[in-house]
Amino acid sequence: MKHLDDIPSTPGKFKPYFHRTRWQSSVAKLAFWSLVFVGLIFIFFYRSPLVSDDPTSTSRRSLRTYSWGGPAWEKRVRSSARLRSRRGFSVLVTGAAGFVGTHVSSALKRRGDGVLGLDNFNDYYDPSLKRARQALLERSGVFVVEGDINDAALLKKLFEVVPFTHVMHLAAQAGVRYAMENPSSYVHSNIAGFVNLLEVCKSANPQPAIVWASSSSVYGLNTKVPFSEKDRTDQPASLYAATKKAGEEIAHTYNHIYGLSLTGLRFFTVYGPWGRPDMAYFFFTRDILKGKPISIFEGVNHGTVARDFTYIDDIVKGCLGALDTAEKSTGTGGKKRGAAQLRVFNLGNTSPVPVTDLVTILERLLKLKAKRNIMKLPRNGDVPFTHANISSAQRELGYKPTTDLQTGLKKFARWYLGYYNGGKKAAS
Ligand SMILES: O=C(O)[C@H]1O[C@H](OP(=O)(O)OP(=O)(O)OC[C@H]2O[C@@H](n3ccc(=O)[nH]c3=O)[C@H](O)[C@@H]2O)[C@H](O)[C@@H](O)[C@@H]1O
Repeated sequence: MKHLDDIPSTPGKFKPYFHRTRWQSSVAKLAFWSLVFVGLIFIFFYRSPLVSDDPTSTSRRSLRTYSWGGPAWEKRVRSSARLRSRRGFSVLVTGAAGFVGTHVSSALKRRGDGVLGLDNFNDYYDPSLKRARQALLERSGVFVVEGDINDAALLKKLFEVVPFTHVMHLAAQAGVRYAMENPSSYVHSNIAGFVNLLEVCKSANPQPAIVWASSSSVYGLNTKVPFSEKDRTDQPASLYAATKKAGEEIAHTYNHIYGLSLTGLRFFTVYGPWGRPDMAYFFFTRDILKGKPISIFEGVNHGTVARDFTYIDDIVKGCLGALDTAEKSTGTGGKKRGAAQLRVFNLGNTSPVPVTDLVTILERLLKLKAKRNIMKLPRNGDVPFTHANISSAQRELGYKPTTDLQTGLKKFARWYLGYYNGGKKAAS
């Protein structure tokens, strides 16, 4: 019963002598527990939210380090942003590997503008789709820098290398419903990131003119249709909408203090080839092809839920129209020299379509019956309908949408079936 001797006779008191082997075993134990302790600390930090595998983690996104800089990198940046026509622009497109970003970047490049893309390739949805879009852009001569709009050093560097005449700011945390799952990602991209970008733009010499993506969701609980830019936008129904509305107010401030030329575009449910897999038309297509049921929302008293779905090519024309009519910013050295342009436009299709009709069109195109699961519109930020009044964009940007939902979805379905190998390789 030797081991009983090791226990202090009085709690808290230790025997004043050590047996040699006992002392050695204590050192070994100490070393062992120190190792365990250090190991736990390592595991804790390694697995902590800062570097977690949780796809919803914004901290991980913001702390991801991107490699940029160096003469070869600067050469690529300069060459991508070089204009091919004398009257062209040099445009920094943020969110270039995104849905709208890819289409706008290639349209600008096609007409001879210099385009440099920026994207953080986050994993809000399948990053391989973003990589495929990037490959498409690279083939047409657009370099997409991998980085975050919150990275001030990177943005400053880009403006040092290229005196951009315009910024097409499309990088954002999109999606109405996801805002309940990961609210901080909206603040990170749509507010902090936007402010960071504006800070760099205000100090750039020359200051660029900025066109950026707002959203139809700013109309929130507004019931007056069609939605006009003059209508109230102080009742957002989701945090996503609130961050876009905040963006519009932030734009006002930077225009007012620093003379930045700012144009906000309120996009209405943009769809089309290379679209976003988190949007209903996209995952409905995937699920219909897989034979999986889809949830179709309905309003109060079986009311129709409808959207003013707008085809990507029409949106691209609106974006180019906004860039073409954007006046120069008026500040220098971070100081305003005169009044600058501040605009906001609806870019919609002007003909809302019920979601049930969207599904019927998809059924016809895919030659498959959807397993429809009708359910009440959840209280997750969705609004029952959207409908754009576009007279202002028509007048000032020459914006005129020409694609109806049937035609646009046909183009989308053709792309989807081709891209996902006839639907065999389903979108995730
Ligand atoms: O126009 C906009 O401002 C917004 O358009 C879309 O938002 P949303 O119109 O809600 O587009 P979807 O998420 O694709 O939903 C389309 C329609 O399908 C409905 N829906 C959605 C999901 C679902 O499972 N079932 C369903 O019936 C929605 O209620 C909505 O009426 C985008 O996701 C936003 O990023 C964008 O800013």
